[in-house]
Amino acid sequence: MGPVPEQITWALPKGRILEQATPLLAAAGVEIAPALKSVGRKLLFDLPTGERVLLVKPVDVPTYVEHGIADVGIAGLDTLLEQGRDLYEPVDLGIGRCRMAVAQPRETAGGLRRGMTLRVATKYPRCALRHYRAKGIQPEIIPLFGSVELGPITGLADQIVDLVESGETLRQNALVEVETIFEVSSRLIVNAASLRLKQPAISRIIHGLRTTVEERARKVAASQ
Ligand SMILES: Nc1ncnc2c1ncn2[C@@H]1O[C@H](COP(=O)(O)OP(=O)(O)OP(=O)(O)O)[C@@H](O)[C@H]1O
Ligand SMILES: O=P(O)(O)OC[C@H]1O[C@H](OP(=O)(O)OP(=O)(O)O)[C@H](O)[C@@H]1O
Repeated sequence: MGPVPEQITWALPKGRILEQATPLLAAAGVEIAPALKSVGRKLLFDLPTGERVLLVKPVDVPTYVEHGIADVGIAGLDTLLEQGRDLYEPVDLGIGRCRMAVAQPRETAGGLRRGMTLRVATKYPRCALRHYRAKGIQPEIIPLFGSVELGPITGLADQIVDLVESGETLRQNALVEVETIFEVSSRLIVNAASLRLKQPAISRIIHGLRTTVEERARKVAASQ
């Protein structure tokens, strides 16, 4: 009998991260572009090289990996810090770069309502609470699922805690960034049991992606 096959299942985030991850994965030997082209609305498919791919909402990637449905996945540090799951994060992929920041309306940048509870709209209640509590502030968190920038414009909230990349969304909605909380990039995440049980295959993935990311960083440094 030959060796037991080690099929690797990936949980990949649909959307902007997948676009940036596709060339990175290809350079590390996981070619998903042809399969993606013909996938249509299918959410699960096998690659010719044997790996299985699950396409999920970015926020759901850690769930699939923590439960061992997927062995490996790609998730933003924002999502990982918000969810606080039991996962390995062996490679910073350097994609999906943005920052978690506090912002508020331009006209209140000088000061907020004194003596009132600070109202904070966010998709990241845990990250936001940690940030304010560390400063001794106990805010009212108003959870939203998107278009968070509308919060202060409409009077729903005084501040927001959200991702900022170019700053364009803030600018177009008359908000200013008042504090950066942490820098965000996407990480390779690995299920704890898979790391032991499928060690050779997972090591190859980690090594392949590390090498690719390091090469990219060297090229960027050389071109500057
Ligand atoms: N403007 C941005 N620039 C760079 N990276 C971003 C930006 N916004 C989000 N990200 C990163 O991409 C990940 C996924 O964000 P995205 O907005 O695509 O997800 P989403 O809003 O949950 O998607 P959808 O609701 O459309 O399924 C985030 O967790 C974050 O790490
Ligand atoms: O600084 P910028 O380059 O403008 O990028 C920041 C915006 O990108 C993300 O929103 P997304 O496009 O994912 O929409 P969402 O609000 O529905 O999550 C984020 O929530 C900000 O709104």
